[in-house]
Amino acid sequence: MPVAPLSQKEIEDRLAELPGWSLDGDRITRSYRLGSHFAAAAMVVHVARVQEELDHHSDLTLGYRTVSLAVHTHSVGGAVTELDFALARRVEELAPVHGAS
Ligand SMILES: C[C@H](O)[C@H](O)[C@H]1CNC2=NC(N)=NC(=O)C2=N1
Repeated sequence: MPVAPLSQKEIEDRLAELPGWSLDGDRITRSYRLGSHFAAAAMVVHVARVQEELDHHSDLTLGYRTVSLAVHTHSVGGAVTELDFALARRVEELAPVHGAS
């Protein structure tokens, strides 16, 4: 998979397909709300498993009933790349399993 930094336009085009995700500085981010703290913790474990599978890792924050992600690509100096969007899409797929919105 390519790891070139994406242009602003490329980032905006991809964000348009990912409701809830936005660009915050040099990272793409999203926060999810869940029904309980335990449900949020379970989602964190699920995301961590996917991150290990992809070998791509967000800053992943567990709140009381929230899970927040911020991701960029260290190996290209912290720019946003296709790898960040691949992770975001995988998280979007698993979020409904946890009742996250
Ligand atoms: C050696 C390993 O492939 C790298 O350290 C991976 C691990 N996870 C990573 N995660 C993120 N977000 N960016 C990276 O550049 C990155 N690199």
